[in-house]
Amino acid sequence: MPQDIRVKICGLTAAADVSAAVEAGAAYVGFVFFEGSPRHVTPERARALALGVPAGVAKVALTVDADDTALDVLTETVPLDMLQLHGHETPARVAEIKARYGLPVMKAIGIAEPADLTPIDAYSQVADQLLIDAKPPKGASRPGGNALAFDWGLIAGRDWSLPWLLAGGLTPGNVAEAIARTGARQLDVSSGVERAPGVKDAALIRAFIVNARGLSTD
Ligand SMILES: O=C(O)c1ccccc1N[C@@H]1O[C@H](COP(=O)(O)O)[C@@H](O)[C@H]1O
Repeated sequence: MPQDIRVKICGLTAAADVSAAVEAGAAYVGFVFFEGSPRHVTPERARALALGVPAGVAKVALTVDADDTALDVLTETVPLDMLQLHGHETPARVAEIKARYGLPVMKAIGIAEPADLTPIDAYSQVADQLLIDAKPPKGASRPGGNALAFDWGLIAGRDWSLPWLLAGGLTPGNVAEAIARTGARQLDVSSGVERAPGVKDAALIRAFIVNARGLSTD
């Protein structure tokens, strides 16, 4: 089983959880700047957390339809390696953000049916990475982090021209199957490594990464 699998642990709010993610081997750690999320952190809080992340682990800021004023504050306050755009940002807006901040950009795309795959081509022209996530259910209070998986069969055998992460409802219990069914080499998880909304669990973080990589705990 693949040990080169890269995992992003998203929605970190506490230093102990950042340490747990780093020690378990996360390649990315994510901070959520969306006020409707139980994982929301302020730029100042994220800065304190980010300063504890060693080189080699990418610090990702998750934003939702953020304007330049908010992104200016964020990028000036927090030492970041990547921006994750998880709203309705158009391809033009993705290109604008990438040019303005000089940071790699990951664009989240919500999937529920085959037609939802169509925008991927346009975003592939401007983003550095794609995040293939479940589309939020109608009436959801946030566009992600809903512990909802989509039909992995919709992307089985797909190969895009840029690196991508699989997200949505992943857990230590289903991550190996998700990899086998989709061919994903990168995974993003938030709810599935929590004991309550917004409260990460170090044992679940470790189990997720061990299971994703097919490592033995013996
Ligand atoms: O985590 C959140 O609260 C969140 C809020 C707004 C947009 C995205 C959010 N989370 C991202 O959604 C996916 C899937 O999360 P889950 O594993 O199903 O909980 C992931 O990229 C999270 O980072």
